[in-house]
Amino acid sequence: MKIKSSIEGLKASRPVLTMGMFDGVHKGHVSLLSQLVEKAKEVNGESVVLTFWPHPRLVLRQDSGQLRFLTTLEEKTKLISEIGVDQLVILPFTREFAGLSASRFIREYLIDKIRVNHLLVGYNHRFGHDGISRDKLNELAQNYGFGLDFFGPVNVLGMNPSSTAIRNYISDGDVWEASRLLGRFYGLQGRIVSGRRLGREIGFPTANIEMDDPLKLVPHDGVYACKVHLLGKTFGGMINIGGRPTIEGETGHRSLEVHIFYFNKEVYSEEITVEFIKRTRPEIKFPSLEALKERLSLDEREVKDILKKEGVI
Ligand SMILES: Cc1cc2nc3c(=O)[nH]c(=O)nc-3n(C[C@H](O)[C@H](O)[C@H](O)COP(=O)(O)O)c2cc1C
Ligand SMILES: Nc1ncnc2c1ncn2[C@@H]1O[C@H](COP(=O)(O)OP(=O)(O)OP(=O)(O)O)[C@@H](O)[C@H]1O
Repeated sequence: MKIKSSIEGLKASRPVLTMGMFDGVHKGHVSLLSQLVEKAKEVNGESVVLTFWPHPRLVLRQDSGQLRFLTTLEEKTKLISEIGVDQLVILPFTREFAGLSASRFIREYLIDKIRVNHLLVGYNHRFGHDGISRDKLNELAQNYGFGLDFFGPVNVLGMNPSSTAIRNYISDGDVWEASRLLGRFYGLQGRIVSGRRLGREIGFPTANIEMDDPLKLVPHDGVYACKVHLLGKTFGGMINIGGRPTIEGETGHRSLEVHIFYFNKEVYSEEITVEFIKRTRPEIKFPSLEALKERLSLDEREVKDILKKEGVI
């Protein structure tokens, strides 16, 4: 897949184009993008995806910087490429760009610069500062002479995947439901940093994770069964997200700590990826380290059962 950050000099024969943020590249996005790739083959053209960076809601400050994302730009690029898209254009999203009307955007970008052959539009897609109706889009397609199809919504197990719905599930800790809409487990990347080394003393050493991208969404506090990718291998693990109230009192800053099963190595500063499978309980303030240790033994049994069912261990 070719990747560009500008449409200047974009060369694509008979471009079949779609656009959007594609945060998460969820099952709805995958269906739409697969259709795009099919359509491009049908007209003997190239599939082109137009996306934007940073996210418009960050630039337009609609949520006071609270918004977090399902995919980093790198993950999104990889997932889109795996679907077989020919070209990805990542346009810088600015306030000035946001001020363009839909019809001006179509004329100046899609017609004059890209010479779009066919446009595929998701059922709920809005673009341009004024939005645009289906009738108006049809009229523009006729006037400029490009093909136009509307797509979706798709139905996944009776639900309609959307980035917002998936973000809400993850924020609530329901990573299991999120994974059904994503089509894969939700993952986070980071680097292992040193902790207080107390975990080792209670028989559960943990890798403390410092996230690579602070804009990635962190699931709700609690304990989760997870898959761990480390040193080129895959392991099962149980991860705690939270302030560790048993040890830190009420002041602990939010941390991610994973106990990896059947693993015993010094791994400081290694890259690690965690995929969340299921939340098993909330974080608890235990009366003593001994009580925490007892609970961790129960957690281990419960989490290992889940990991066995999922074929991770
Ligand atoms: C699966 C798992 C569950 C945990 N649950 C809790 C909890 O409910 N409450 C809590 O205060 N700490 C919890 N912890 C955090 C431990 O307090 C922490 O791992 C231990 O203090 C080790 O810290 P260290 O890595 O800084 O040495 C949990 C850790 C793991 C790995
Ligand atoms: N469930 C779905 N079925 C079909 N197309 C979809 C679905 N969800 C999104 N799309 C389409 O995918 C493209 C990119 O979507 P975009 O990421 O902008 O929105 P979204 O997934 O609905 O996210 P959000 O919830 O943040 O609005 C758009 O054309 C959109 O209409």
